Amino acid sequence: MRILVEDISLSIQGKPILQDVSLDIASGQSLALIGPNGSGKSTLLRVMAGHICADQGQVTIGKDRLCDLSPRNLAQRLGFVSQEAGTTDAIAVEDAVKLGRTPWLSLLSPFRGEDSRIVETAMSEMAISAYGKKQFNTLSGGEKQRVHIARVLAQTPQIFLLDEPTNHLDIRHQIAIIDWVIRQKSTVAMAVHDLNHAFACDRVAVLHGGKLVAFGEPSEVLVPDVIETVFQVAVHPNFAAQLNRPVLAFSKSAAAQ
Ligand SMILES: Nc1ncnc2c1ncn2[C@@H]1O[C@H](COP(=O)(O)OP(=O)(O)OP(=O)(O)O)[C@@H](O)[C@H]1O
Repeated sequence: MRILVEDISLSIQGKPILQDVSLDIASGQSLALIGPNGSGKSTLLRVMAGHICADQGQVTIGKDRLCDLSPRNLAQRLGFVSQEAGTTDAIAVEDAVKLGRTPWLSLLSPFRGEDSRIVETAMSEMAISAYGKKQFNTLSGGEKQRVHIARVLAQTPQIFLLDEPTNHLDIRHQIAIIDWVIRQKSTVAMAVHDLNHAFACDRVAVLHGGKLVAFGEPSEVLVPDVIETVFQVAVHPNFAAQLNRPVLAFSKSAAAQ
């Protein structure tokens, strides 16, 4: 499902946070959203998820404007893993993942075998099947992160919005998430800090001071000129034959020394 972001602007307490941001993510494409701390990545994802309203502009999901969709309808189409996702409630892991099915359930359509199968698949995909009976609040940060992603997988949306999904994860699980993004047939937009992970996506968008300063294929955007200007570091690309793409290393910018 396509997600179209048109001319989004948002100020908070008089401070511009997003300024005229437009993005077009085709159905089935993946987008990496990168930018320095405070550049507006989480805010943009929250606007795209309908969690906060922009002052100007609109977001269209498929053929419908976000603001025309009911919360239930929106949750059937779009799943969001936010950075602050969390609960201190005593809840078993499998029950937390089952919550992902909520938008599809009703009195006439209770939790069925098919829902159980979807929940099991989501837990298996995030390698948390062994923790099903454990209490969520006893898990490590990385395990909790995988439960949040499994809950959104169980939601079976056509659009996934993920705010730093590799946060807290060890390198094996980071690679597993990136591999999952590559295999997705759904549309994915994810904020990432590891610029090497951004190479896995079809498109990369760069936010700087709330403005979109670059948008295109990874090979066009993840280049020293762009990254050095935006992040104020020196970039050293090395071609990794095994990955068939550059791997970026970084050092302090000469200008900052
Ligand atoms: N509720 C709020 N009230 C005031 N300022 C806010 C609020 N939410 C976000 N901001 C400000 O908006 C700017 C963008 O924040 P945002 O969290 O979107 O950035 P980010 O690119 O996701 O940052 P990070 O990489 O550190 O996660 C920051 O300056 C932040 O302080």
